[in-house]
Amino acid sequence: MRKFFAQPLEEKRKVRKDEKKAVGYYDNEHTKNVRDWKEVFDFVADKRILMAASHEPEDKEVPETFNQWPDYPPELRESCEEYAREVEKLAYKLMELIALSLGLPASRFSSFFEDPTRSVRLNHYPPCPAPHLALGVGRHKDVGALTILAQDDVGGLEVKRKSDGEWVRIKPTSDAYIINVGDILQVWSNDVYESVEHRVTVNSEKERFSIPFFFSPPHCTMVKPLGELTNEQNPAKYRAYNLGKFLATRRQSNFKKLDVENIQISHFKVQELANELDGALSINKK
Ligand SMILES: O=C(O)CCC(=O)C(=O)O
Ligand SMILES: [Fe+2]
Repeated sequence: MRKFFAQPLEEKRKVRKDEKKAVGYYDNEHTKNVRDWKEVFDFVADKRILMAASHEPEDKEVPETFNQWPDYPPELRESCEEYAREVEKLAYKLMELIALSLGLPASRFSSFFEDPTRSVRLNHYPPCPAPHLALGVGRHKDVGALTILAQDDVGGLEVKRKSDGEWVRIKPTSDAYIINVGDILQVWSNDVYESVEHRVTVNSEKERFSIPFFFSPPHCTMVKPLGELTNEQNPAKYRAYNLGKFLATRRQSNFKKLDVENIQISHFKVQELANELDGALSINKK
């Protein structure tokens, strides 16, 4: 990983990802329309990548793309593939434990993960001359079900504490992973689990590396609260949404700066809809 990122930009750009090629090298990502101080290399643990071509509901096209492996270092592909195979086992185990913690059978989530989306990102955050003016990754929540994150000993990841909105530093612990709950698990569990907001700060001296493994159901999944966790007293807090279309909408903002906030699961919250409707009705009444 270090060897790959240490190469000149022209070399890395030979495996560049763009609006057609879903994975590869990328050094111009935006989080919430602000450019991140990082470069990344993305790959998936599958032979092919299926992604909705666009966010348009009528567009049923799901083109295939493939991993792009660099020539150098030659061992990168093998190491990445082996890493993904091993971490995946942990992801399945964690989903079983989460199901049990919700009072459900351990296998409750297995049908969602028969053909999962497993994508891995190699993150490189170079030292930044003005660390107070930039973020390695702007504040965001992960969109998948679970993220299993490996980080080196430099530090920089911060999580937003809900009680007071303060950013709390996650100290690196050697040989330990950080597990992030993602948006999908928040919706499935009807808010029992909450997707955590996080960001990455940078520093002026040390570069930092991290490797998140993102675990999600396939793109065609309709994400909605599990029936067993909702009833009349505790109704579903979200409307169902199509994962592929959600991600395609989000992806638009990765490549360009948009004027609008990008799509969030809160847009599917039933309560928000009710509030919006209330607002609209009261405006009409005036
Ligand atoms: O580098 C990190 O610690 C976290 C990166 C991250 O949040 C992401 O890539 O989604
Ligand atoms: Fe993240």
